[in-house]
Amino acid sequence: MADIDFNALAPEEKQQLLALMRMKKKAPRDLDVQNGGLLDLDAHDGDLLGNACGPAMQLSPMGQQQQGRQQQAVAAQQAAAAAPQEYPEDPEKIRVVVRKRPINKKEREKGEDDIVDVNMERSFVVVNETKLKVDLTKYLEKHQFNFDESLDESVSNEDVYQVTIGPLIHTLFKNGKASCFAYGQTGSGKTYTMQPLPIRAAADILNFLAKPQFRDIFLHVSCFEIYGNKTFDLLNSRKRLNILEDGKRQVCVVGLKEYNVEEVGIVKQLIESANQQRSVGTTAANSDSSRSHSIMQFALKTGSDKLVGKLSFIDLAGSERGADTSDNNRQTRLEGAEINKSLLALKECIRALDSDARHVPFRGSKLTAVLRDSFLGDQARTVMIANISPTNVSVEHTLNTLRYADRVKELRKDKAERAPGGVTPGNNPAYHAAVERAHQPDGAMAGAAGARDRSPLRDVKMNRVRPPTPPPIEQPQGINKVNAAPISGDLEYDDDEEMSRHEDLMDTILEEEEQLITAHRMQIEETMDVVRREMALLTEVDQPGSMIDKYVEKLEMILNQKMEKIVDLKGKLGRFKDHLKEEELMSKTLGPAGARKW
Ligand SMILES: Nc1ncnc2c1ncn2[C@@H]1O[C@H](COP(=O)(O)OP(=O)(O)OP(=O)(O)O)[C@@H](O)[C@H]1O
Repeated sequence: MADIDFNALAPEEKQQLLALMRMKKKAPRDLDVQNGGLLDLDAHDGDLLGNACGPAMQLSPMGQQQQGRQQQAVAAQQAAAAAPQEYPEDPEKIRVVVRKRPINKKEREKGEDDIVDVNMERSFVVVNETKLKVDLTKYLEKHQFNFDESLDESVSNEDVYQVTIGPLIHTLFKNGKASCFAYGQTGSGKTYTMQPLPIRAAADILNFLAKPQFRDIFLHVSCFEIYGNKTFDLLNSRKRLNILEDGKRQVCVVGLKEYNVEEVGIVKQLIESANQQRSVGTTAANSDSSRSHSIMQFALKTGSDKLVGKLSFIDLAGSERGADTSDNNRQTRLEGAEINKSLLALKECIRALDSDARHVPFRGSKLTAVLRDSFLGDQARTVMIANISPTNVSVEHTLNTLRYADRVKELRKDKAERAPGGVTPGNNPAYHAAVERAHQPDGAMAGAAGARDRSPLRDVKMNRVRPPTPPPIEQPQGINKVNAAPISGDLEYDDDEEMSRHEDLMDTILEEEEQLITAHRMQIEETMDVVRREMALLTEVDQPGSMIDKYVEKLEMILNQKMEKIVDLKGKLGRFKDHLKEEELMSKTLGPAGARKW
């Protein structure tokens, strides 16, 4: 059988091929939508493909498959139908999946070690952290975390789709709102994981839309970015967008451009052009790291523009970026504060999905405000993909990510917790005993439950100030922590109050910045109106027989009005400047030691 050039295939054909390979349970691990590659198919493969696809997809050598769109759609439908997709009817409200990326060549060359073990079958992750005792001898501390799915480095993007978005597609057709977040430190694989998902989801959605009962439903795609506290349209030349709340407290992203999409290939193109527009900031730590949240939204709408369902893909800013609040550059500090705030608010909003929380902090950040409707209602579903790097160098961030993800699901009411050691829940006393044991070793869980909530960053940083703890006796090789949430209640802060004042000040500054810019914009609009009135006044006064008293009276009114506006804007500017100065001083007194505890 021939070699097939995967890259030369149309997107639908790629999906079709992957679906068929999966059906054969022979999915090539290293082949996915993003990477492409050459696929070697044997005669038996050809038979299978031929049987499943019918005449619409005949395998031909490299890139000669140019069927009509209709034929491709038919073939894609058949292929998707043939693929094993036994999704639950009512998928869980919150699903937390962890994905470890493979160690790369550079890391190997630098002698870094892979310290993360993933047990996919029993869905837990163990991080092997090397620590130092007081006498400077090394010991190993193992941290175990259980999730809904734990995926190791061999897992393909298609597999990720099957355990994350795949099960949610049909809920979209029942007024469902689903959102999928990629969380993790810079370079942990968020974008690698997130980008193929919309392409794959579009293939499934378009298959649904091809059915007669969904003929009146259309797929609309939009993409925007939240950078600092500003929002930009990534599919409309980075146009600045305003986020407004209407009378019904519905948050709208005003002016966001939407594309009506009928082909999977178009989604791919949209992703590519959004990528080009996406802002990347530079920090001392990483020169090309993303410091913005990017959100791609699929809206299913009827011909009369009624929303049927919504699916959002959110590639979050690097989670460690919140630590930029200790950076030397003020702008970087402010952006860091906004990232921190949004990640905290996000965690709370997701947790509220499954609890009876009365107050959901949507307004806590721009990110959660724009996603508000995706968190509301019985049909709201959320998937959090926690991406982790494998090496010892990233251990703090990896633990940080796993703790964050752990807390996202911690409060779930229906938590069908998998017991450590693979014991299943239910009436099994061994399960309860195991959970009990898991929560006991060092009081970590108890401490976390009552702890004041903090930024994920701070959890990691806080661990740094802990004095080295000797290893537990008789536990050098065993797992000594299970879902070990950070110890919070037992840490001593000498300047905790100051940290919290700094946090509040950052919040105030972010709000004031927004108010100042809005007020400035409004003032310009009003000034233009005033200029028009002044021009009219001048024209009037130039007329023969004009009344100079009237002119003087009107001019005085206009000038007073102008002055009032300027004084008001200057007041806002003054307060903002004062707060910036105050923050600058505070950040210096906190210094690196203070910042470490953030
Ligand atoms: N599962 C994986 N398999 C193979 N390569 C991967 C995997 N995950 C990530 N990578 C590679 O690791 C690198 C970093 O991944 P990626 O850019 O997705 O990280 P990120 O978390 O999005 O970082 P940033 O926050 O800077 O955007 C990339 O070169 C990517 O191709």
